[in-house]
This record gives sequence, structure tokens and C-alpha cells, in this order.
Amino acid sequence: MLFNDYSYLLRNILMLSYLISCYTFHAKLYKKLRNRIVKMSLLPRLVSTSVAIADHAGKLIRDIMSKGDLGIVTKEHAKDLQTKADRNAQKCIIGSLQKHFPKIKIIGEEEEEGTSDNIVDPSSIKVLDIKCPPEYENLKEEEVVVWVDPLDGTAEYTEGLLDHVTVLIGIATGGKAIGGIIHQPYYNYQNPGSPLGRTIWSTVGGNFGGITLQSPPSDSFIVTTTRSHSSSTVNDAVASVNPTQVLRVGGAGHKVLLLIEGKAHAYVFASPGCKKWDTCAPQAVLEAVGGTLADISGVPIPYDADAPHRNSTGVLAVASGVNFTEVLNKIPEHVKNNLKA
Ligand SMILES: Nc1ncnc2c1ncn2[C@@H]1O[C@H](COP(=O)(O)O)[C@@H](OP(=O)(O)O)[C@H]1O
Ligand SMILES: [Mg+2]
Ligand SMILES: [Mg+2]
Ligand SMILES: [Mg+2]
Repeated sequence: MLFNDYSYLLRNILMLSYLISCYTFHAKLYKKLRNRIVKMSLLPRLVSTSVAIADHAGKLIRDIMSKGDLGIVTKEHAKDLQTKADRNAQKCIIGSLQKHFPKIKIIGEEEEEGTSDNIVDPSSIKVLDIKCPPEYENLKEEEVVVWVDPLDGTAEYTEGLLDHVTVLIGIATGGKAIGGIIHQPYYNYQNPGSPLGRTIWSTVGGNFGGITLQSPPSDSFIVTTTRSHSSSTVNDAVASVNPTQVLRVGGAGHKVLLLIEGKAHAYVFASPGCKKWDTCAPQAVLEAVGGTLADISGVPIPYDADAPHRNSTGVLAVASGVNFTEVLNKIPEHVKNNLKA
């Protein structure tokens, strides 16, 4: 009896010391990771944190779709839709960015402000191997503008074209896109067994991750453009660059991923419909891999806090290795002038 009591006590002491050592180990590891992220300069810290935030927003987007009540409303016109997923993802992204970076300027597509629910937990932030170009080593929060598209490709989301959907977080300073996060919440959704979703990140002049750069075929010229916001000017511009194939798909983020993965040579959108939150993150990711994105006349798009939200002069982008000027020179003057007017 006495022996049983002792062995019981001994077992409990061993168990307790095991639990304490596990706790201490994890607490030390957590502290080490926190210290690493706190010591990083602002740009890599903002990119690492935004990757975790975009992943979390992607989960909210999938949850809303799986529950089936999308809460669709129209905004400026019948083809300009917004769902509960756009609204909830925006609240989560803005709330989380404000909590971690209180002084940065954040401009989001939707009207929703950040809330304290669904704030990304610091323990979900992984320290990624992000290179900070030397000119941004001392960047301050007050100098940064973040352009947020909580759900790009809303029209396609409502129609079940789920791989067209992305979450876009674009980081800008001095009017330039310098970092981007593109999260694709439904990547692999048609390949059960493969990991669902992926996140691509970049710093311009630094590095990128989450995607493998591939060149488009050399014996064709594939153009990607809008699927749900076409017009005669949009179609004229596409035809003018003599495509061998046209991929009409949703989302600015998705179209830029096609350029990076070698599925298209150029993204041509001669329309004032795209906004800065549609292009900032895609531009930063595309430029980090050697591609180019500007307006339909080749003029750089400004991303300052006071820049107009609308990209009124359209969008023209090419994959790495495709000559931007050659494509630009094929866009007719009447298309460029239509957008200037
Ligand atoms: N005429 C238009 N009106 C409103 N939004 C437009 C538009 N043309 C393009 N956009 C926006 O630009 C993004 C890319 O468009 P597209 O998929 O047609 O290429 C989409 O972002 P959102 O889905 O985030 O609203 C889309 O709504
Ligand atoms: Mg929208
Ligand atoms: Mg968008
Ligand atoms: Mg959107």
C-alpha cells in the first residue's frame, strides 16, 4: 500500500516536471521568435505579419463560402459586388494591421473599419527570410501606405470560380510599391489531398517566396484580361497586341499570378475600373520577379496616400522576359486617349 502511494506520488512529480519543462521550452522558443521578429526592420516585419494576416483572412473567406450565405450587395453599379467575405476579411486585415503597426496609413477597398475580433494572433506570425533592400532599412511606420483588397475577384467568388480569388496587401512608400502579399485561399481546391491555399510575398529589390517563377512559351503571345468588366476599349486594346490566345479571368491578383507562372505574357486592361488596392500588391510581386506593371500608356502608377484610388488610365503588365515597350507600342493612341479623357 505504502509502496503504491509512493509510486503514485513519484509518477505525478515526474509528470509535473515534464509539463513544466515543456512549458518552459515553448515559452523560451516563443520569446526567441518574438525577439527575432521585433528586432527585424519594419519592411520584413510588415511582410511577415501581413502573410499571417492574409492567411487568416483567407480562412474567413472559405468559412463564409462553406456556410453558403454570401450576403451579396451591389456597390457603384450592377457588376460591382460586395459580399460578407469582403467585409469580414477587411475588418480582420485592417484591425490586425492597426494592432501591430499603429502608425501606418491603411487604405482598404471596403468601408469597413478594423475591429478587435479576429485579430491575428502573434504566435501565428512566422519569421520569413525576407530581404530588406538597403534603402528601406530605416523605413518608419509614418512613411508607409498599405493598400488592402480583402477579396479580389468578388464577381468570380459569387459564381464559384474560386481559384480566381486572392487577398491583396500592397506596401508602398514614396509613391512606389515596395512589398506585396498575394494570398490565394482556394489554390489546389480541385486537388484534394494537396495543401489548400498559398501565399506569395515579395520585397522589390529584395526577394520573393511562395511561388516558382516560370517563363511563358516563346512560340505564342498569351494575353490575360478581365472576365467580368469588359468594354469595347478593353477589347480593342487586347486585339491590338495580336494575341495568339486570350485568357479572360477574374481578379488583378490572379492575372498577375498567371504572368509569374508562365501562363500568360501580358495583362492588358484598358479601363478605369481597377483601383490602387487591385494593383499595389500584384505590382510589387511582379516587379520582384523581373516583370513590369504600369498604366496603359506606360506611365508608373503612384501609390501615395493622397493618390486617387482609381487607376483611371488602365493597366498594362508583362511577365519577366517580355519586352514591355514592344507591347506598349502596339496599344493604339485612341485607346490611350480614351482613358485620358
Ligand atoms: N468597371 C469596373 N467597376 C468596378 N470594379 C472594377 C471594374 N473593372 C475592374 N474592377 C475591379 O478590378 C478588379 C479586377 O477586375 P477584373 O476581375 O474584372 O479584372 C476587381 O476587384 P474586386 O473583385 O476586388 O472588386 C474588380 O472589381
Ligand atoms: Mg470590389
Ligand atoms: Mg480587387
Ligand atoms: Mg476586392
